[in-house]
Amino acid sequence: MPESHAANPALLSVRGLFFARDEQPVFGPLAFEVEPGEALLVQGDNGAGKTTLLRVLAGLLRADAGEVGIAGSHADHRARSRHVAYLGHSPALKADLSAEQNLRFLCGLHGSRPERDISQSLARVGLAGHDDALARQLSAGQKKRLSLARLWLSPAPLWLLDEPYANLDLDGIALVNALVSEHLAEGGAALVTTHGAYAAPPVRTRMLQLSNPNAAART
Ligand SMILES: Nc1ncnc2c1ncn2[C@@H]1O[C@H](COP(=O)(O)OP(=O)(O)OP(=O)(O)O)[C@@H](O)[C@H]1O
Repeated sequence: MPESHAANPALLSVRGLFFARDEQPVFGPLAFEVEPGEALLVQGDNGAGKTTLLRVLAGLLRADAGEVGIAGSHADHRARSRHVAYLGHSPALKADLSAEQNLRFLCGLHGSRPERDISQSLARVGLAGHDDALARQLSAGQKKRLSLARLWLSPAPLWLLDEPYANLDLDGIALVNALVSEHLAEGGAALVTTHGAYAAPPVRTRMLQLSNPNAAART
């Protein structure tokens, strides 16, 4: 088990987090905590700021104000990337590398759990036998499954999942829920964005509702 799964009550703690674009507020100030074993479902309409929030928490965007603590300590950009696994809208895959090469590259970049290996991860997400398939030859759902394999290999205790159900069939939706449930049972935590109630992890879940006051004016 990764060391960060251990002691502290709140895996993620957010205080006064505020983000604006062109001086227009997108979200916040927000304050919430996510404990080990907990999933926070982030809901909101198109443009409400869900992706922006996850990108800020992943350290990919800088907030205008506020603090983010991970496992009890202030997390700067770099520290955050070690503790956090981010599954974005589009899969971060290299088109001309195989499924196996993509996972090897990502594990080299972000680390991996020593007790798990790449072929196990492909089997876990229903891609057994696809080791040598190039990423560009995979369907959208298969690409999402490959990203889920990466997640399963990740040592990060905090998962940030942006629309993890997109492009997945029913079996894939059940797979996401199973992976999240297992992760939480091991003391991890997850933030999951979704537009509605069509899918959600069947686990201890709280809700964070976002609404961007500028969204209507911009659409
Ligand atoms: N790269 C960008 N440059 C400028 N504005 C952006 C950019 N990305 C997002 N926005 C704006 O920021 C606001 C929040 O966008 P965000 O993608 O976080 O919303 P969301 O809740 O994830 O939406 P969706 O449900 O459609 O995925 C929107 O008004 C959007 O137009």
